[in-house]
Amino acid sequence: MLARPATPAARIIPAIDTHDPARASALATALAPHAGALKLGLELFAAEGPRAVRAMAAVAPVFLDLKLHDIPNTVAGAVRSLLPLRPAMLTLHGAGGPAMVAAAREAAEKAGAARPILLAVTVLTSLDAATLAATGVAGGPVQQVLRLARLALEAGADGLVCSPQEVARIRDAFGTAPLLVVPGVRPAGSATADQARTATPAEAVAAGADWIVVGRPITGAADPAAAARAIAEGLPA
Ligand SMILES: O=C(O)c1cc(=O)[nH]c(=O)n1[C@@H]1O[C@H](COP(=O)(O)O)[C@@H](O)[C@H]1O
Repeated sequence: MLARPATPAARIIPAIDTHDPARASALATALAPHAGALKLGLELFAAEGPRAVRAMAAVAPVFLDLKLHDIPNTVAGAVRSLLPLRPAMLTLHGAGGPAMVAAAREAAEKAGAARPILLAVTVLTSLDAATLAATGVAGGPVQQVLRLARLALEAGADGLVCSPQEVARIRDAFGTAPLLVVPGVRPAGSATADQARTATPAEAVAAGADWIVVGRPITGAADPAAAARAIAEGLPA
């Protein structure tokens, strides 16, 4: 399994969100030296499928973010189908419930020591308290994140995806063991765009994030590698 990051740069996971394999390849090559892993998500996977994962895995560990969310049998089958691509990290929605997480873990075990880190997505960082309440979840994002975190960790998830605003509460409740991968990260002055629960890279790491996921503030910069380096320089050692 991918080790916890040992340097500030290794904490950074750029999100390579594009449908264009040539652009993905250029970004991957430019950013791999300044990152701990590269995130390949639904946009590129929908356009290019497994070959995009193989291409990215040739330059860096791949965080394959497909946010699996289905009945346990289907999710277990999807995990089995993804294992030959050797992702370093894989996401599933914690809201799928503990049986789904347990089925994913059992399927992932087939890869032995090379199995991906399984991350349960808690409450999407694009949801604010009012929108979450409108979906029928009472009590606010922190309570829901903690509720889903407990279920997922007890069912076999290695870690969680959450916003920077819940990281400290998760560390208080569950200690240092869960791997925490944190999107919704915005360097000071960056546009929040569709992200609702945000903080700066340094705030996320100071609160206890292991990795931070940063997409547009890096990929939208004139010099993405320089943007990634600047973020690393601002992180606590
Ligand atoms: O699982 C994720 O990585 C994820 C979970 C979440 O709650 N919020 C979230 O933004 N992400 C991903 O993190 C990346 C954030 O991208 P930027 O908003 O451009 O920094 C995107 O690729 C999202 O798919």
